[in-house]
Amino acid sequence: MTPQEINDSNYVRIFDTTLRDGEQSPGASMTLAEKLKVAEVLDDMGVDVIEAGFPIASNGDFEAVREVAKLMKRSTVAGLCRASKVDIDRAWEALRHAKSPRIHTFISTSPLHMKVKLQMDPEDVVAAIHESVSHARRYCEDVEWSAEDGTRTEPDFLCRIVETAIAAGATTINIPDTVGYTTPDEYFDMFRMVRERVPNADKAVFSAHCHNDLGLAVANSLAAVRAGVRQIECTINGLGERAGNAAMEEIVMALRVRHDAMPYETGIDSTYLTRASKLVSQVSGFPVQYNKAIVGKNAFAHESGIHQDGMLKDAQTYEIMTPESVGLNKSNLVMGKHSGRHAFKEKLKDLGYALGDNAFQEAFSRFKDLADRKKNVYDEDIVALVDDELNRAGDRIRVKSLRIACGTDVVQTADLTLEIDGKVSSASMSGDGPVDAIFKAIKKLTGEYPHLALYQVHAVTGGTDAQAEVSVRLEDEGHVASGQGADTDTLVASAKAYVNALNRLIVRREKSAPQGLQASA
Ligand SMILES: CC(=O)SCCNC(=O)CCNC(=O)[C@H](O)C(C)(C)COP(=O)(O)OP(=O)(O)OC[C@H]1O[C@@H](n2cnc3c(N)ncnc32)[C@H](O)[C@@H]1OP(=O)(O)O
Ligand SMILES: CC(C)C(=O)C(=O)O
Repeated sequence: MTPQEINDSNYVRIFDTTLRDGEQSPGASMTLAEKLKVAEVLDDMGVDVIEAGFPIASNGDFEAVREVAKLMKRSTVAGLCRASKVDIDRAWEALRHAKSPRIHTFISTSPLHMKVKLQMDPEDVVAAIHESVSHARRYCEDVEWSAEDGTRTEPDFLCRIVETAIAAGATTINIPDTVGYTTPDEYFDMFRMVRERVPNADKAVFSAHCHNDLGLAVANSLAAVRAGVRQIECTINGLGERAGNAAMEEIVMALRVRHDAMPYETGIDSTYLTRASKLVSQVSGFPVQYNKAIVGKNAFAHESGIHQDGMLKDAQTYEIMTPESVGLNKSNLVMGKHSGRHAFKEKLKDLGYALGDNAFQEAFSRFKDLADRKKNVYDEDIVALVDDELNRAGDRIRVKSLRIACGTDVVQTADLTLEIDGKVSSASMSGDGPVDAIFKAIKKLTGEYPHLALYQVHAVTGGTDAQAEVSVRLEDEGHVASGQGADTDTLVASAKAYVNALNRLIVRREKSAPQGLQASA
C-alpha cells in the first residue's frame, strides 16, 4: 500500500530525510554502504517514505538513491529534484527500481527566493510548477511537490501554487519552513488557511518539513498535524541543514506518549529509535548531545539521590516513557555525588555484591568521598572501591594518612601514618621518588623489609581523574603475597597496595611460624 492509500484519517506518515537533508549537514557525508545500512534500519522500523538523496547532485547520490530503491522492502523511496526536466529524468532513472517510488520536486515560492535566488517572475514559477509536476507524473503516480521557503510565501500566492501543483498531479503537498522561521501558531494557521481555501486540497496529503533554527522544528511539525497535515518530514537525531530538521525520535515519541492530547498514529516501531540514532551518529560522525530528548545518553539516566530513590520505588515518578519503548534495556542510575543509599545499594546488587550493614556504610561513605573527588563514578570505580574495602577487611596494618613532597626542586618525602594493631604511628622518609619514600616509611613503621617483586599501576577507567589501581607483590623467607589498592591518588593507592600485601604476607608467615608484630616507631 502506498502512503497515499492509507485510509486512517489519524495516521501520520513519517517521511525520513536523513539521507538527503540530513546529509546536507556540513561534514555529514555518508558512503553508499553507510546509507544502505541506515536505509535498512529505517525500512525495518516502519518509515513510510525514505528520501534517499538528490540524484542529479552527483553520481554518488544517484547510485545511493538507486541502490536504496532496489533494497527497500516496504518503505516508499523518494528522490529530490528541482523544477527541471533533467533533474526529474535523472531522479526517475534512479527511482524506477523501487517497489514504491516517489518523485519529489520543489521550487522556491517566497518573494525573496523567487526574485534573488531563482531570478524568476512569480508567473514563471507557476508555469514551472505545472510543467515539473506534470512531467514527474508521466513517470510516477506518487509525486510530492514542495514550496521551498513556504512559510515566507505570500498567502494568496501560496494558495494559488498549491492548487496548481495538485491540479498537475501532485499527491503530496509539502510546505516547508525552510529557514526555521515560523512558530507553532503561525504554522498551524498557514496550513488551516491553505486547506480551507484551496479548492482541490482534499486531493492531496499535506506535509510539514521544519528546520530547527529557533529550536521549534518539532513543535511546529506537531502544530501542523493538528491543522490536518498527515506527513511529517524529519531526520534521525534531527540531523540536517544548519540547526537541523525536526527529530524523528521526538515526533514519534511525542505522538505516542501524549496520545491523549494528540490522538494520531504513526507506523514507527519506536523500539528501533535508539539503534537508528546510534547508527546515524556513527556514520555521520555527529555525536548526539548528552541531554538530547529520547536518544541522548542522559535521557533515561538519573544521578540525584531523591530521583533515584523515586525511580527504584516506581519508575513513573521520573520517567514519562519506558527506556524499553525506545529500544534501551533499562534506565541508568548514574552514580555520583548526588546519589543516595537506595541507589548505591541497588548498584551494588547489580554488580553482584551483598554487603553487611557495616561494610555497606563504610563503602557508601568511601563512595561519597570518591564522588566528591571524581567527576564520573563508573561501575568499575565502585567495583575497585568495594574490592579494595573487602581486601582490607581484617588487616592489622592500615593507612591512616599520607602526605607527599615531590617535584623538581624538593627532596621526595613521604609523611606516613599507619595504624598497626590499633596503635597509631608516624614516620617521615625520603626516597628515590615518592613511591620509594612511601615504601621506606612503611618498612620503618612496621619493621618489615620484604623484597618488592612487583609494582604495577593501571587506571580503572579513562580520564585524568580515573582511579589508579595498584598491585604489589612482596616476598619474604619463601612466602609470597600480593595486594591491591585503589584511589584517585596513585600514591595513596600505592601505599594501600603495599600495606595490603604486607598484611597478607604476615598472615601467611604467621600461619607457618606465628610471631608478634611490633610497631617500630
Ligand atoms: C532547501 C533545500 O534543502 S533545497 C536542496 C538543497 N540541496 C542541494 O543543493 C544539494 C545538491 N545540489 C547540487 O549538487 C547542486 O547545487 C546542483 C547539482 C543541484 C546544481 O548545481 P549547479 O548547476 O552547479 O548550480 P548551483 O548549485 O550553483 O546553483 C543552483 C541553480 O539551480 C537553480 N535552482 C535552485 N533551486 C531550483 C529549483 N527548485 N528549481 C529550478 N531551479 C532551481 C538556481 O537558481 C541556480 O540556477 P542558475 O545556475 O541558473 O543561477
Ligand atoms: C526542498 C525542501 C523540501 C527542503 O528541504 C526545505 O525547504 O527545507
